[in-house]
Amino acid sequence: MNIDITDVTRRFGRTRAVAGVTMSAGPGVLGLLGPNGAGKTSLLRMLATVIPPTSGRIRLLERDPGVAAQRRAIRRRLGYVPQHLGYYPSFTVVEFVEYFALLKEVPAAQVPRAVATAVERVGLGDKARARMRTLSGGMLRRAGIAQAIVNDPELLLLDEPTAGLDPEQRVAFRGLLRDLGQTATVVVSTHLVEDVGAACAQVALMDGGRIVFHGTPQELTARGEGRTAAGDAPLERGYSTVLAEARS
Ligand SMILES: Nc1ncnc2c1ncn2[C@@H]1O[C@H](COP(=O)(O)OP(=O)(O)OP(=O)(O)O)[C@@H](O)[C@H]1O
Repeated sequence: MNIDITDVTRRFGRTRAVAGVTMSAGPGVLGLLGPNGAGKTSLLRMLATVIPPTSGRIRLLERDPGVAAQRRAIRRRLGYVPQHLGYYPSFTVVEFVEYFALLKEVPAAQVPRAVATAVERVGLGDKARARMRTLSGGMLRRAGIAQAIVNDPELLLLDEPTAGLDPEQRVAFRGLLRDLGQTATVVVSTHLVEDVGAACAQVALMDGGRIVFHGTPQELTARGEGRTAAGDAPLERGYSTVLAEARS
């Protein structure tokens, strides 16, 4: 299993952002849904080895991220798109993606090709030489996705990657997700149920730091059938039903 976590918690002072999560995931796309503050970002940051858990056991790509040498091996094979992307405004798109390729220790001889492929895959080929400060919000999102996939990651974590993308780009991006999910474990947090329906084989729903549902999108939809739960789409009604039951 590429992700194997047991009873993981993460506290920030008195807040328990993640409250005892156990889950495992192999290759494929897993959608992570949940209301604001549910703990999605905190969980993704632990899976990205950005923050350690307060307690519990995390194994990623059959390694222990708590051990420095193993953490480094995980990071070489990991891609992460954080919610807020930091970048040097004067870097070009190519320089930005190249910088991450070097951080991830992609062999120097492979870097130019890996960068060009990643930039093309997110549809930024015609902006490759543009400076980051001149990109639109949606283009910046795509540059963020390019840096995450430049090392052909086996574990790819994306925090609301479709926020700010126009409909055409969202459709293209879901295709890319399905593609990547053929070989990699992809976890994508999103507020858009269309992303889940179109791109994810599995969906986990978080609330109050816990996973209150884990199954297929069809199973989540089925939970809302015949219910009066709020939602315009069948999947949204499943989502609302599960949340209402978890809170009752
Ligand atoms: N660095 C931090 N310091 C203090 N509290 C934090 C920190 N990060 C997250 N929290 C708290 O932990 C809880 C979970 O936050 P998190 O960002 O993980 O949720 P989320 O599901 O990603 O939300 P959203 O959908 O709004 O992005 C919230 O109560 C939040 O205020």
